[in-house]
Amino acid sequence: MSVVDQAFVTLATNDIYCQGALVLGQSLRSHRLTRRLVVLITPQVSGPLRLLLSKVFDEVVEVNLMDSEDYVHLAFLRRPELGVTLTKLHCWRLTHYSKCVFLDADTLVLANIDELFERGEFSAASDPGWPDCFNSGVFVFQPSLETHKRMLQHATEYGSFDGADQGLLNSFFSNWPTADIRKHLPFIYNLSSSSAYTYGPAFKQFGSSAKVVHFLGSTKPWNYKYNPRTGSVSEQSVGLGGQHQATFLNLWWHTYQSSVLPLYETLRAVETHACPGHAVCPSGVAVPCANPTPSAAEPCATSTPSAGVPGANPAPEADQPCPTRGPPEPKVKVEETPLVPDEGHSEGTVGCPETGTSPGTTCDPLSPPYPQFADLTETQTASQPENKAESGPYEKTLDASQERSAEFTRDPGPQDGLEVVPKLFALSDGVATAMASHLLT
Ligand SMILES: O=c1ccn([C@@H]2O[C@H](COP(=O)(O)OP(=O)(O)O[C@H]3O[C@H](CO)[C@@H](O)[C@H](O)[C@H]3O)[C@@H](O)[C@H]2O)c(=O)[nH]1
Ligand SMILES: [Mn+2]
Repeated sequence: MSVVDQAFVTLATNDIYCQGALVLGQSLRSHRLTRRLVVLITPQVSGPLRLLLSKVFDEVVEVNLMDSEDYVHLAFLRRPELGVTLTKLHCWRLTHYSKCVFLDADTLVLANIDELFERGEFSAASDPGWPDCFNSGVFVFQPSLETHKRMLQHATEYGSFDGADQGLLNSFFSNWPTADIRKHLPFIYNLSSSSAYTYGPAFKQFGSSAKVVHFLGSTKPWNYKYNPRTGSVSEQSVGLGGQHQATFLNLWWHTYQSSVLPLYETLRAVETHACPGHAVCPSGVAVPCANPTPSAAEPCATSTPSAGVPGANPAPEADQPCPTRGPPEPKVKVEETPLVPDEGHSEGTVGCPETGTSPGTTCDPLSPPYPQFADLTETQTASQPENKAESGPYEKTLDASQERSAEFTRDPGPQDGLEVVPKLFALSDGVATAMASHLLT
């Protein structure tokens, strides 16, 4: 039974967190998904990642904090790290859904969790660090523009005691600790992956019932080294987390390897088909620029794999034009209120209004080149993951004429949990390549 007015929602503001969102999406799909899948993204997310997201998520919704007049008045926007967490609040604008469950992109679903939709707003589990506060990585909410507006007002007046969304939401829903026990989700719906270490006996007793594991904290699954041959993250990198944490990390990586990497392969196949023998299809990347609709004359120097990055196909010359053929971009929505799909668009994916030529025509140096998986193919499963492509050709949901928002803004500085990201990018200029580099050979 499919419920179309309810959704699971996540957020990814950059290509790294997209890897987490893809794993989360596939983990939801593999446990009898009955609700819609929505991912909120910001303009920083690259074209290829949007395409991949559109294969897993029913809706890829672009939100842009800087586009809204409401936000420019928020005093705390001067604190860049809060931009990301404000983005999470956009989920209240998904008013075409009557109820949603938000899940952080660093969560992994281990079982069907449809019963969460029986809970009311605002339901969440205790934060393991301070149980009188809830953790904002998993919560049940009811989209409402009114609530969204009140939240922003609250933010303007009181700020956030932790400088992020969790502090803000806890002070907004301040009666959560005492008002209604039914709004306290059991810990099994937001099991901190490190709790196994901090309270071993409880984990032993209840851990097998866990339904959602949350890799909260500064080190995310994609920061670990994983060996596809042994199917485990390296013991060294797990460190104090112990065996239970390693089990969850292995599961995350297994999902990544079996259900996300093959999506890259299908993308490569599409690209090859789209430009047979085309010299400027570097390893299959045809949409590497920050601007998704570059003109043929625009240089694309930084958008192609850099020299020295190994690739199956040769990288084009630096001054070659961006390829004009290739997979179109997924349609995304950019206007601010409310986040309702346009009529007449293909199922599940909302349309993007024509906004004219974006001034952001420079190529994004962080745009991933096509991932290099030459050394991984042995370990990948041959079967394709269950994904949205099965319900129809995904080209239907894409629109080559899609333009980005005129205001092209970079993500705020790295969050604590992203400290290693610059290092990843230093290894190569592609996220997937960076991910591949975490696979031990
Ligand atoms: O650069 C970023 C950072 C975060 N996110 C999204 O925001 C979520 C929260 O960030 P995360 O790194 O997962 O934070 P946690 O380590 O889980 O830390 C805690 O504190 C955060 C800030 O209050 C809350 O958002 C989390 O739910 C809470 O678990 C992520 O999962 C993503 O969905 C991005 O898309 N890009
Ligand atoms: Mn999290």
